[in-house]
Order: sequence, then structure tokens, then C-alpha cells
Amino acid sequence: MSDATAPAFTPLRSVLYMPASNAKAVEKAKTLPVDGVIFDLEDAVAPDAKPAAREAAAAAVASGAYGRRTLTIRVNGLGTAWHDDDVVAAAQAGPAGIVVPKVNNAGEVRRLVAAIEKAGAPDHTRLWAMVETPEAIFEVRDLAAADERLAVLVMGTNDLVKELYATHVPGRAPLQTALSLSVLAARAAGVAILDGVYNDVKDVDGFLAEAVQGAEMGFDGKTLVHPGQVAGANETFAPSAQAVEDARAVQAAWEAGDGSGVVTLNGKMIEALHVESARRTLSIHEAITALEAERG
Ligand SMILES: CC(C)(COP(=O)(O)OP(=O)(O)OC[C@H]1O[C@@H](n2cnc3c(N)ncnc32)[C@H](O)[C@@H]1OP(=O)(O)O)[C@@H](O)C(=O)NCCC(=O)NCCSC(=O)C[C@H](O)C(=O)O
Ligand SMILES: [Mg+2]
Repeated sequence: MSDATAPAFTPLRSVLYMPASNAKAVEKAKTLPVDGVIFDLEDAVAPDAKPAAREAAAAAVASGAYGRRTLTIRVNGLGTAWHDDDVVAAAQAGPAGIVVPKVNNAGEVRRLVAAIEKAGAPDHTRLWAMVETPEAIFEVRDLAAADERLAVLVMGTNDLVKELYATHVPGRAPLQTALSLSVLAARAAGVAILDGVYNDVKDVDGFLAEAVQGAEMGFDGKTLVHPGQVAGANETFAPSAQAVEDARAVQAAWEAGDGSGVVTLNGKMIEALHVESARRTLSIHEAITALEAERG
């Protein structure tokens, strides 16, 4: 895709789940500096509250009251009693994304896209597939590339830990294979990927350590469960002031070079690939600066 046709970069540093049945949380999201919101109809909503939550999520998306936040609805999974009605309501509300939990393979992606389109979703409503089962990890490369309407992979680390009979531990060693394969699949398919949630909402240091790990692995952002996690995610997944300064220096050194294909900056070799990374850093920085200026 050429630069002229590439869609504008949308920051997804901080993407906050909230039960769509929790009116206070749904209201509060309008005031939080989050890049994205997931109105949840799945795990965080009790069975008898699901129909009302579905209506509340659709109304929130239709309200136009969330400014430049990327709005999504997480429906209940394929094969559940609520899935079909959730998909129809979400598709008709037209959020940026319909988040589907426990997507296992490329066939399910195609089935979901067909259902979303049959329900009349606008073109801007993309599929966000959750990767949170052992089968999805084995299938993730094909799953990520299955359809152009799939825009984002979302790690479901609680379900993965449950399915693997693993344990939540600092450093997430039991999840490393799954996390790495998923990042590789997202990059190979050219889709975004969000890291899983950190459950201990009072453990600020633990949250930040996990966010830094996710950013270092290449995730675009982190899914969150509490407003107290938003600022840390925004800072961790944005290029630092030093990274922006370095990127500008790389670009300037390249432009001042003799066109031979290699220059040095402070003794370090710079080639075209480093300039490409520098340009990516600067375009992310510009998109975040514009978003934050608009948010005020
Ligand atoms: C975890 C919580 C239940 C804690 O809620 P609470 O006890 O109300 O927290 P606080 O008193 O500290 O809240 C302070 C204020 O912030 C608002 N709040 C809290 N959480 C949210 C939120 N997520 N979004 C918006 N606003 C929120 C409170 O209302 C307070 O407001 P105010 O009184 O005006 O100051 C709660 O945080 C929560 O429900 N979190 C989200 C849970 C959720 O959605 N879970 C599902 C996704 S996680 C998952 O399973 C991912 C994946 O599938 C996997 O497998 O890993
Ligand atoms: Mg889950």
C-alpha cells in the first residue's frame, strides 16, 4: 500500500473494557483519556443482564458522545445463546470494531465476517478477533490473514492461562510462546495487535512492568480493566521523547548523506531500514500528538 492510500494511523495504546451493563462505567469512559473502549457483553455481564447490556452498548456507540475514542462492542462467542443477536445489534450500531472472543481459526473469521456483513455493518466496522484458545495459537497465522475486515488481534490472557492450566506469574513465561506467535502473525498479516489485561488493578508497578514487556515485544497497545491503568499504557506505548529525538536525528543524518545507502550517526551505522523505522516512530508520534490535542 502506498503512503498516499494508507489509512491514517489510529493510536490504540490504551483500550479499556467495561461491562456494558455498568452505566456508571459507560458514562465515565467519555471523560477518560483512553484511545479505545470495549463495551463488553461477554464475561463481565451476567446472563440475565445481557439483553439490557446489548441495548446499552448499541446506544453508547450511537450517541456520538465519545469524541475521538475508538469504540468497540465485545459480543458473546460463536455458539452461545446470545451471539447471533449480539452480532446483529453490534453491526447495526456500527462501532469501529466488533470484538469476538475465542475465535479459533480462519474459517471462523470468514463465518463472522459474513454474519457481520449480512447484518448490515458499515464498511468502517471491522472485526477484532480475540486470540485466547490453544487452537487459535496453532492457527494464528492463517486466522490473522483470513479476511480484510479483520483489523485487530486481541490477546485474551485470562482465558489462555485457564486453558493451558498455567499460572499468572510476573514476566509471563508460560505465555511467551503464545504471545510471540501472535505478534508474528499480526505483523505478517499487517493487522494491529493488543496485549491482554492485567487483573490486579491496585498493583501499579506490576501493571507497568507487564506493559513495558508488551511494548518491547511489539504490541500496539494493551487492553485494560480499570481507569487507573490508562495513563501508564498511554505513556508506555507512545514513542518516548528520546525515541522521537533519535528518529529525527536518523532522518536528518540520512537526508544529509551522500546517497550511498549507508551513513553513520554518533558512530552507529544507519541504513534505509533504520530510516523506515524512524519514519514510523515519527508518524506514530504525530498521530498521538494530534489525538491528544483534539481531546484537550
Ligand atoms: C475490576 C472492577 C470491577 C473494579 O471496579 P470498582 O471497584 O468500581 O473500581 P473503583 O472503585 O476503583 O473505580 C473507580 C472509578 O472508576 C470507575 N471504573 C472502574 N472500572 C471501570 C472501567 N473498566 N471502565 C470505566 N470506569 C470504570 C468506577 O465506576 C469508579 O467511578 P467513580 O465512582 O465515578 O469514580 C472494574 O474496574 C471493572 O468492572 N473492570 C472491567 C471488567 C471487565 O470488563 N472485564 C471483562 C474483560 S477482561 C477479560 O476477560 C479479557 C479476556 O477475555 C481474557 O480472557 O483475558
Ligand atoms: Mg477471555
